[in-house]
Amino acid sequence: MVLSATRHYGGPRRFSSRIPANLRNGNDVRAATPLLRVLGVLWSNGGGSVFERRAFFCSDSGNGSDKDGVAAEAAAAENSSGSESSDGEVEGVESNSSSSAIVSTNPRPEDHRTVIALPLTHRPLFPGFYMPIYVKDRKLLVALQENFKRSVAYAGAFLVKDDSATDLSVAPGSETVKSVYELKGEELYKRLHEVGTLAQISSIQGEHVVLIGHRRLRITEMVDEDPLTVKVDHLKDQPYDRDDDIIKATSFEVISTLRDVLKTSSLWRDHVQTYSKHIGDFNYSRLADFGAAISGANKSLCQQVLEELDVYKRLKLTLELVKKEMEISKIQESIAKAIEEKMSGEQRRYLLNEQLKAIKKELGIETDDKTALSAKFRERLETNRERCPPQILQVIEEELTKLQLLEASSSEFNVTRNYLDWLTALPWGNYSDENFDVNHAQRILDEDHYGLSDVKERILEFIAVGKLRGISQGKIICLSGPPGVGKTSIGRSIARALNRKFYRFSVGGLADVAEIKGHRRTYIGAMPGKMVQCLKNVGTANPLVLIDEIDKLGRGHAGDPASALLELLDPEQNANFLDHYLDVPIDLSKVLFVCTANVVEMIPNPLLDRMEVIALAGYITDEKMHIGRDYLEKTIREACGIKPEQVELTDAAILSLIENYCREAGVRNLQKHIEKIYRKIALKLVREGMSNEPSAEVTIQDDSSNEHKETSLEEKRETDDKEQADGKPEDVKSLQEAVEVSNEAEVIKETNDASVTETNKAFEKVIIDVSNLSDFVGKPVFQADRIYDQPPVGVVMGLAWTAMGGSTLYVETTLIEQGEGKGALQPTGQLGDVMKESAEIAHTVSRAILLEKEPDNLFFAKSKLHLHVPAGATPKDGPSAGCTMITSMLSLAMKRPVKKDLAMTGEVTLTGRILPIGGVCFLNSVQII
Ligand SMILES: Nc1ncnc2c1ncn2[C@@H]1O[C@H](COP(=O)(O)OP(=O)(O)OP(=O)(O)O)[C@@H](O)[C@H]1O
Repeated sequence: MVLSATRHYGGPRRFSSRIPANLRNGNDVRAATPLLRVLGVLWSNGGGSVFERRAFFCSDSGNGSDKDGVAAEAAAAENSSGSESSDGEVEGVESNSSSSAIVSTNPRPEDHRTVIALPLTHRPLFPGFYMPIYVKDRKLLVALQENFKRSVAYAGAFLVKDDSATDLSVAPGSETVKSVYELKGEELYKRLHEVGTLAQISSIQGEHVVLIGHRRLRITEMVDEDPLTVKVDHLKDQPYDRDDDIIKATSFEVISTLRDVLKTSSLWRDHVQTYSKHIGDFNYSRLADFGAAISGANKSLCQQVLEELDVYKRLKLTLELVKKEMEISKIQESIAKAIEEKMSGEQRRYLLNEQLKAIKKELGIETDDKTALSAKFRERLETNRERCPPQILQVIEEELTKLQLLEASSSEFNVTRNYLDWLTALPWGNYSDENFDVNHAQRILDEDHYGLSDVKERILEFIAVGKLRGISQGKIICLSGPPGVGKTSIGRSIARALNRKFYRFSVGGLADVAEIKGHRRTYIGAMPGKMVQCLKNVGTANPLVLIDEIDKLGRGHAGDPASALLELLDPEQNANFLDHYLDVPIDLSKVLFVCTANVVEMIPNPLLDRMEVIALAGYITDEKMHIGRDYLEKTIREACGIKPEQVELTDAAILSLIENYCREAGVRNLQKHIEKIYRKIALKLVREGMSNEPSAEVTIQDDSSNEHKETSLEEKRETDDKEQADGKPEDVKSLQEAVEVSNEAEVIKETNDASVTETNKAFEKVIIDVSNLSDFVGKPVFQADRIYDQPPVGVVMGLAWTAMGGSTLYVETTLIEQGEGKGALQPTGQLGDVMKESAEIAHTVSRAILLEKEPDNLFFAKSKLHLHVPAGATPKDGPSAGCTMITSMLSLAMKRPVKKDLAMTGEVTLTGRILPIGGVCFLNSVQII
């Protein structure tokens, strides 16, 4: 015997999906009860290989006109009337006003004492349900067909018990485990549950047989083995009281649970809704069967319900099953909800990601969107595509293609992206329009700097050549001089005059060639050199580049920075300057290079060779006065936000600053001191809260300068009187203020308290004079160099060069002792070797000169001399003190003092010739005596 039944755990399916066509329209078989005729439960096929079974409730079409197939036969066989019997079997005949064909069967027990036993493997058949089965066993099928042909055919449907020796899932023929489908006769008989269902054979199509459950049966004995035929008892439900409250309550609970399931599971909705409508038409026994049949409980639990003849107990069992179903459907709901939430979370994330991408694309920072990146680079390129050299365009195109092929997360991608970023950001062929107007340039240079005529002249020459040629050529100008003489600032002015962009970088201490020529792209964090950075920064290909402190270039641990600079600066080479990072030639020939250095001698020779050195020697006091007054003070005052009428820095104060505070070649220190003064004034004005309107002219005093204050007040009175006498309109307010000021000043005079004066609100215009200069900048740093008003014999003033510019110093010679053969010299004053030699030479030359001038004077031959250069703590060296020493010795020997306003410098040869000294003055012979 080969029977199979499978069930889909997912519960009941809609009626129409897989049941035979003749059942699908709902007219084929009419349910026997008012309730069940409108419900259907389908147990779908889980893929059974041999036998397939479905169970469902009978359904009423409403008009009953279809009488074809099994339905017609069933209709013909049914009893035409009936009512719900207390045993709950399917026997009622529904009389419906709108329905004339009503299906009903009510097999009499005595007609069906012996039935063919149909083994069901997956679920028992409940009274009132359809169940399609699939019969593979030929003999059984033939027997059923014969019965079916003769009259309304019935059989007994019994569930097969589980047994470890057999496996329902194993197909016939399996050798290891015996399949239930191979069971026959006695063997099968033993495996059947005793209680089953009397099943009407509704239709047979091929191997498909549809059963309708009618009433419970119990097997009593086996009659035939093949096909298995058994004797049965027809079972009835135990009698019960329909009005029993507990039964009622239990059944209501079953119904309400079914309704809850309905709320959570849409699959149940149709069935339970229909069921609820007909709730009054059925008995409790049927409700229990219905609940069990549609639940997803396993077959043994369903079999328990089937075997239970006590209706109350059966209802309780069913309640358990539907409650469980309820729990399952709740779990199902929560699972569905969780998945839905997850889905919606993912959807949200996806949406946000897309938005983020769009925003990044808009801002041009999209990293993985290669197309956006390429578009950005192309857009940059588009602006000066015509001016860009073809070989650069080609490299850019190649790199763009490469970028498309690379994985966005790869390191190579980032290298290429950065490279393209630099390549496309450079101002290829983009030159600023140069201004060749010489007058304009002259005006700007004069505006920014006082003096420096050499430098200005050279710049104007450069512009003139550019004007005649039509293009300016890159040149290297080197401005050399002490600190603070305006080398850097003049570079800035030149750029302004020429209308070129200005870029400054200092090479002081630079030891890495990569700073100039860039790193190779393969290194992590590789960067192009300073020159490429400069071009990107300024955005034009012809800027003015100021290379500061070129004399302080480092030695270099990897490569020689001087040689790298050479390639950068040399006009012969820099038309094709190759940066390691960029790896494409850049034309720097249009760049104007200006270098600055403090000491020209320290500039590497090959570099110096290519430069045009312009020396800025430093400023004399007069120049410094001009610079201080007209340039520095003005800019500093503006920078401090102070108005000219609020402050007066007298010439004497500036002079004092230059002479006693800032002895230097340049003006940087002077600038710092003026800044210091103005900062103090600013603070004072803010403290007094009168930074805007001037009211009276008063100087700031300390104890020692009361006298000056008196004078100022006197002057104030005088001026006011004078103004009145001149017939000027009388300014009452200022007069009043003047009176107030004078009163207050007198009080101050009495108390002699400077602090009171400072906090006085009426004080506005601040005058800085020599007398109060120390209040702002402290005590003077330098004292007067003049030790002698009139130098005695043997003392001469010399000129010295220092890193800060120049200074004066005395050379003194005295006689130690006299006598025959003494002619010796003892030099002191921290003199270096060169200076000691100079002293020796000076001694010899002096002797020779004296011999020539006064042959009788044997001073040098008989005297032991001591030569000293004061400020002995300061080391001194250099040959240029030679002439000063000679003069000093001759003055002593000839007993003639030197002019007091004379100072000198210059190297002397052994024969008495004075060598020229760099750029100061020439003394052609010793004419000083
Ligand atoms: N002739 C001048 N006229 C007006 N201002 C000047 C003049 N010379 C120098 N200055 C001012 O002096 C200040 C210092 O100048 P700058 O920094 O250019 O000196 P530098 O020679 O480059 O010094 P360093 O060698 O230390 O770099 C600047 O504010 C500059 O404006």
